[in-house]
Amino acid sequence: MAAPIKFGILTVSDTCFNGTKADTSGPKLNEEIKREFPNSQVIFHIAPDELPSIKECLLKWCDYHMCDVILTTGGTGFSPRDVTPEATRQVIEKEAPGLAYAMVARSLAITEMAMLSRAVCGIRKKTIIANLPGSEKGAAECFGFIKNAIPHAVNVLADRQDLVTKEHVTIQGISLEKVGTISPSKVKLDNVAARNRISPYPLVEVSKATEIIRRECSPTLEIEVIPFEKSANRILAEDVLATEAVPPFRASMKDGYAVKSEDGVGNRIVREVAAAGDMPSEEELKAGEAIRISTGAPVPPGADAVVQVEDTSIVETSTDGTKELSIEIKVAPICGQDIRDIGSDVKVNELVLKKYDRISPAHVGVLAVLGKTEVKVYKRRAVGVISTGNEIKNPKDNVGPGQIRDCNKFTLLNLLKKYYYEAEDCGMAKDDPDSMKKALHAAFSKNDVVITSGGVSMGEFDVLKQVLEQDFDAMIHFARVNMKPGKPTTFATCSFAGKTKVVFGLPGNPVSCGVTCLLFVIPTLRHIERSAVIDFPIMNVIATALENKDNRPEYQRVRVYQQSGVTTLLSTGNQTSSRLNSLVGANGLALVYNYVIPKNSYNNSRLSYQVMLFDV
Ligand SMILES: Nc1nc2c(c(=O)[nH]1)N[C@H]1C(S)=C(S)[C@@H](COP(=O)(O)OP(=O)(O)OC[C@H]3O[C@@H](n4cnc5c(N)ncnc54)[C@H](O)[C@@H]3O)O[C@H]1N2
Ligand code: MOO
Ligand SMILES: [Mg+2]
Repeated sequence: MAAPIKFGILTVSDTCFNGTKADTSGPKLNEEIKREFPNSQVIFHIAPDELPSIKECLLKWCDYHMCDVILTTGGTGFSPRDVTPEATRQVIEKEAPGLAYAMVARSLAITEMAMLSRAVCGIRKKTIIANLPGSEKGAAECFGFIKNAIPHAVNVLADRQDLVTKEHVTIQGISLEKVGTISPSKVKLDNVAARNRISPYPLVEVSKATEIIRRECSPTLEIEVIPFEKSANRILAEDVLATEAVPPFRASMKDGYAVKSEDGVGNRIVREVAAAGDMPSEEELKAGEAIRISTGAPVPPGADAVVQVEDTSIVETSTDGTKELSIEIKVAPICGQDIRDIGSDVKVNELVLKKYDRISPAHVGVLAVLGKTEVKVYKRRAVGVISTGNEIKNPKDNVGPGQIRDCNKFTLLNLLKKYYYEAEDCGMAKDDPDSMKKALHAAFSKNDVVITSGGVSMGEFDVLKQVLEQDFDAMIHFARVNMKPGKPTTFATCSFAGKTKVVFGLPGNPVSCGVTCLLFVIPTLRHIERSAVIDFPIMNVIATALENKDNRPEYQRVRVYQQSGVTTLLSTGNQTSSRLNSLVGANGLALVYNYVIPKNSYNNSRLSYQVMLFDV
């Protein structure tokens, strides 16, 4: 889920509004936006060429929907009803003439008629509004002329200092290292007055954080051979080809009689019995004969159909009445009926299991069918989990005043288990550097990936980063992410006993810890293990607007469900980072951008949300 820009596309046209003409410019702009900014969110509206209607939509999108960019298309020309620039002017607080100029200047190179544009561009609060021409071609061209400036303009308006600095650095051609955006916190606990008051770590977007993690964590190269019956949930390190056909002989699909179809209906002499497990008969079936056969038994040579017992009747029995001598076939058999041909389930040399597949229970069954008793899988990294904090107690111990029970470790261990990773409980660390160092040392001795919770924010006792840098010479790749919950999420690597160790310093708040485990840790373990599927599925769900009063994109816990055949979602309630119950019953994380439900107004807006689906 990349750093997204929220766009509004407002088509202004009487004919599109009253339905006499299809709107093609709005969809075209949407197409262009999705190509240039694949993670963007787009909302749409069609307004008539009426100033109040245009103005109402612009105000709503700026003030309530908090769009980053609104593109209008239409109503910018000389015709008497063209009033989009007038409506825009009544909404904006500052003009942005450079954008309008860029569009006119570059359009003039295409058509002289560009001089007739009266487009207005400007800013209201944190929203950029740009009037584009009404024609599909003109709108797309003009969007193309301004698109490169949009991300920087949005970052400046949103006050994303780190991204703005980065862009300035790029524009000025200075390397980021020289600017020194990351400076480790070297403050000692005995000198609290000298601590950082502003975090020295830049705030990175979730997409950037993911990119950094993927860059730092290489997929494993190590393979091991394990017994097939223990292989469930591991990642296959080989393609598995069938060495034999399934079924290996022509097998009956019914309990009944093997016959020659050309004999049609009528009486048959019952020759012998073919039961499942019997050696295939070598004797050819003759015309007028039938062989009693059971499901799964080899069909004798010469038979080309099986007739189920229900479609037959007894004609003649042995004198004691116990044996069938002849029967009547009552329904004409069709050639091939109820026979599984050799290799009809699996052919020899067929690719049955693919490298990088996660071995499912059915896969294990297929391995058994094929007699593949050992299988190559990718080795897993050992994972350890540590809880930190002076106030944190083991749930089985007495909890004194000011203390709370550890829940993060149990959520983490079980969340990992749910997604097939067994992790080691590496105990607890106190909020002091020595205790943290000891716990990390013990965890690194046995594990490659260490997950901690707590102690990563701005508190004087939040010592994880300091200990990682000073005692383990770790590289902190990021320590603040533009997300809610999970802002202080920290990711570091270090070398320990000649091996690279990966550290996820998750925030202490229980929801922040669970959500960041889902968003960052589990996909990373899958990436390291070379799983073909790394990310959780994401789907778009339209639902009643969710409120997010924070500027950070929020991963709200929701329940996605079907209602009258339509997929929608329901919030799990209070979304505060400490309320672990917001994760209980959730099966999705809906990405919600800053949106405040208007006061004294009925929340009837419906918006489309990107929802990451999971199962806890
Ligand atoms: N000055 C600032 N303060 C805070 C900021 C900030 O940017 N500036 N960020 C806030 C955010 S956002 C979060 S999230 C938390 C993260 O804090 P830490 O990772 O440092 O975690 P702690 O301070 O140790 O604990 C936070 C909270 O969670 C409880 N906790 C911790 N571990 C567990 C556990 N294993 N089981 C249950 N509960 C746990 C702890 O008692 C605290 O209540 O920082 C904000 N502060
Ligand atoms: O980001 Mo914190 O994780 O809001 O609670
Ligand atoms: Mg803290």
